[in-house]
Amino acid sequence: MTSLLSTVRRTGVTSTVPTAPGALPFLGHWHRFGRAPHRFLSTLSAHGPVVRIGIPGYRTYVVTEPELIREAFTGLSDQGSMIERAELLLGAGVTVVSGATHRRSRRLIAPAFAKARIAQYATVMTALGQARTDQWRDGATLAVNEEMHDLALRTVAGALFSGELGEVTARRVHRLLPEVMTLLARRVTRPAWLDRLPTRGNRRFLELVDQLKAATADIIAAYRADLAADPALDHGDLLDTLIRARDEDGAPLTDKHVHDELVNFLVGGTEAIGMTATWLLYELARNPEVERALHAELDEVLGGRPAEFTDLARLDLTKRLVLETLRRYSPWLTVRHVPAGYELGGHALPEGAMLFVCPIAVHRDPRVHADPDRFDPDRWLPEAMEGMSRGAHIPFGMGARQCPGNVFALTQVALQIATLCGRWRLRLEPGFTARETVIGALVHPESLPMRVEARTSPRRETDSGTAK
Ligand code: HEM
Repeated sequence: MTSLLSTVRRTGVTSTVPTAPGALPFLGHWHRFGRAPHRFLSTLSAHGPVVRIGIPGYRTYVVTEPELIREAFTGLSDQGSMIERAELLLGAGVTVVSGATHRRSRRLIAPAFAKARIAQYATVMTALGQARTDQWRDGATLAVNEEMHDLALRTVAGALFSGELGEVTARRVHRLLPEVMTLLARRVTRPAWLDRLPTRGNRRFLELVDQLKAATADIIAAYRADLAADPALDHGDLLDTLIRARDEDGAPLTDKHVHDELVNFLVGGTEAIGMTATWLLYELARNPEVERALHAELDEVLGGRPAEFTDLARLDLTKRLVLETLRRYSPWLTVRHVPAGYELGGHALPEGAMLFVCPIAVHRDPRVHADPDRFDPDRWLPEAMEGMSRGAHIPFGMGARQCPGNVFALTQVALQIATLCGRWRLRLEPGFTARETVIGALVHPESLPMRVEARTSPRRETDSGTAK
């Protein structure tokens, strides 16, 4: 049995990092971490602000206390070996690179997420949210997790590439991405030597990566040709911004770099947006008072029409609902690499170790958020947030690696939820409770069947005499 306390030396003093109980010889905590990592990581704050856990092949510490989380996120920026193992798919994209190369990549992609650009992507978000509301039928039962995943993928792909060729590319990517992401999640959390075996899963992964490259190659070539023919032509999408990006010396991104960043956005964005919308609809159905308040806001602001970018300023409750959903159902893991001589909370941590922060564990910790199981958007009213540590709400991480797609994601979920809920109400079967399961970096419901019911908004009734 691993000893309960692992001792580390601090300059001059000796301080101890507690080790989580229940480690097994050789396996460490893998038997608990591998099965339900967010549940295991949620138990750790009881053992201290920094806790050591045993994962074969890695030296791992978990930070559980918001102020130390803030300190770790703002002081450290590299992610280390776990993410480097995703390089086959993510290439030299912003998620994988480190140090000065990472800072350069962040500068190059920043214009793609500027406010004016988000306002342009919002037209795609609104249009696809509206198209989805048109497809739904009163009384139908939907697999809401699949619906929201599909909508998210189409929307992120639609914001990346526009036009006819964009649609073809989005369809190709749409076919490939779910499988490639499932295989990726499996690869990075198992021992590295398994990646090199000629198994069916490994071969399939490489095939899918090649197909993704082929899908983006055609569209990148077409955009370059457009830009050469007419430098003023603006497709108004993310790909256009990447093609135009220039570094300090005026050099553009290579085709490979553009491809890598596109894949990073698709992988980083799609699943998380889809899951946020999924869980939001689930929580609305379980909290009728919150749902009523949302309907009142939507009827007042939208009166039955789809939500547009300029409506966001008045969709205050909708935005708070997104924040509250991101508290309850955020990603379960962010990672930082420990450099030489690093100290945190009075502990000297060994160089090369991995520092885990589990956002969902922090968000569900009663020491951090009172009554954490209550779904309460009022937590995000300005007066309720006074004095809250910045490390207490970290669905997008923080510091140099903070998610660059955060405003994009908040905009998309708010606009599409407002559009869907303006017109439809989703009902759970009586007594149904979603069972959480971890896939990749997120917590998914094992299944989420919900029944669609048409709503009647007061203004629609007045305008047309009948409800749609
Ligand atoms: C609800 C939706 C989303 C959530 C919860 C989310 C969450 C996160 C988190 C936790 C990180 C790691 C941050 C850290 O380590 O400090 C991250 C990084 C990243 N996200 Fe997101 N994300 C979302 C949407 C998006 C979207 C829409 C895009 C792009 C279109 C995107 C692109 C990325 C990229 C490229 C990174 C890597 C950044 C870096 O390493 O510098 N994400 N995201």
